[in-house]
Amino acid sequence: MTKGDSFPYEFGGPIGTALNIFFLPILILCLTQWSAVGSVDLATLQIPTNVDTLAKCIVGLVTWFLFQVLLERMLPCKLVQGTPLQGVFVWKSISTKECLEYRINGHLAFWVTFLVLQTGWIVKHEESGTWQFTSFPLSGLYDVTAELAVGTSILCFGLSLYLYLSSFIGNRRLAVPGTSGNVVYDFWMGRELNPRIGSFDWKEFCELRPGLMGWMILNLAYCQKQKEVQGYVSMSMMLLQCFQGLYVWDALYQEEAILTTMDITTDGFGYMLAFGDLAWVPFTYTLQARYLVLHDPQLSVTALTAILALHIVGYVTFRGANGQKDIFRRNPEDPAVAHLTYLKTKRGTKLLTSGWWGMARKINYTGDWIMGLTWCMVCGFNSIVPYFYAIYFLILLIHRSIRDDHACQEKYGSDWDEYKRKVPYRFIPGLI
Ligand SMILES: NC(=O)C1=CN([C@@H]2O[C@H](COP(=O)(O)OP(=O)(O)OC[C@H]3O[C@@H](n4cnc5c(N)ncnc54)[C@H](OP(=O)(O)O)[C@@H]3O)[C@@H](O)[C@H]2O)C=CC1
Ligand SMILES: CC(C)=CCC[C@@H](C)[C@H]1CC=C2C3=C(CC[C@@]21C)[C@@]1(C)CC[C@H](O)C(C)(C)[C@@H]1CC3
Repeated sequence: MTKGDSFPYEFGGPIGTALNIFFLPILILCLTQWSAVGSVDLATLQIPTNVDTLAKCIVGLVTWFLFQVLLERMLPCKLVQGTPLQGVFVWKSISTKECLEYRINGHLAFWVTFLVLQTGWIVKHEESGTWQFTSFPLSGLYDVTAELAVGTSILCFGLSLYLYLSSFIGNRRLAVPGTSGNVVYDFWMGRELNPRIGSFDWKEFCELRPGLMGWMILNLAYCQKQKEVQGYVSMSMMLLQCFQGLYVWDALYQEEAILTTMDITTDGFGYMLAFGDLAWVPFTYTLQARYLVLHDPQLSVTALTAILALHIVGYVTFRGANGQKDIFRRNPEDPAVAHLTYLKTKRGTKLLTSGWWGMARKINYTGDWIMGLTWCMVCGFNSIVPYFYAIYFLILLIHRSIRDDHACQEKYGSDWDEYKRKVPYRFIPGLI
């Protein structure tokens, strides 16, 4: 951007982002209630008013967050360099090719969390008077989901405020999209690129741990609840647990791959990502499991097999494409990618033009969306509510692909035009 150009606002600019900040928490509240009843009904919307329950939920949420921080700090880790940083400094508008170091132990944290959930806590058995391990009564989370969602939204607002204000202290590296000068817009986009306390990286931590694992825990809670209410766990619920469990596990197993995503390299850490990671993901990505607690679509084995097959297509595409880029960017001579063709850009980086990335420029998004669609399909076709994810995710991915296309056009100039000539399709080879 040159002096005199107006700021390239996204998300509807200051007004659009103000509306998002206000309405997204309300939308979460609506969705948690609609998914329980299985229909869209504004009239029955209830705002949690029990302050005592809300306070207990906030204490529980903070404990959960701190438990994940403890795991991140204490568990053995691999130290990995991120990509060369973009962004600008507060006091000098130059960007150096510095890289940050990340503590990679998310996969271990995942299994430790799972083990702790299974083992539970030690409680005194009332009749025998002995101390025994008792697993956590997760199903209770079903009844307080609305309070948890409100509590999380309050905490996210507080965290974003802290991140916004602290970005003015000292010589911080700012994310270009969050430096418009408009308070509301920058609060949403995030001013600082990689806010840290010592080696603790807020953005990388929040993107992968409390929210993603919180999603898994809410899913397990809803599964337990279904067993209590219906007396059995439905085939749809089992398949959904496997699909989404795999997605969460995959993200943590491939933790290093997150370092090359737009969120880490380009966007600041503000309300959009703090709320997105910590509130939006656990409370809206669990809508299908919440719906299934009281609704069993009783899909036939043929239908479930077809959904499973479609899910495999989605997963292979998503993992194949993301993995191929990750390996190639780390070591282009790796035997797994050495045969692939690429375009060498004037910037020095290489863009793959064959393999998964030769089929379509955002084939990884296509695979991800197909998976998301199968999560909705296991809920049958009686209600639109579980399909919220497929609709929202389609909008998010189209918008995200446009943002990334603009960013790459800026970064690569004529090389990007050449790349687009070589790989003309965006999502579906031969079609769009
Ligand atoms: N479940 C969810 O809610 C969400 C999931 N996702 C998923 O996250 C994953 C990562 O997404 P995201 O970070 O948006 O995008 P990408 O992983 O597609 O990363 C985009 C960047 O990759 C580089 N790149 C683009 N084309 C090529 C190429 N041909 N060869 C090599 N490098 C290339 C460019 O960066 P450069 O060249 O500068 O390195 C570009 O900016 C996706 O699978 C997406 O589906 C994303 C959002 C939400
Ligand atoms: C409505 C709103 C505030 C949206 C904000 C968007 C965020 C919810 C998403 C932006 C990018 C994300 C990614 C994942 C989760 C959703 C958010 C935070 C991700 C961690 C999911 C797991 C994947 O394997 C992933 C690691 C590739 C992915 C990265 C991007």
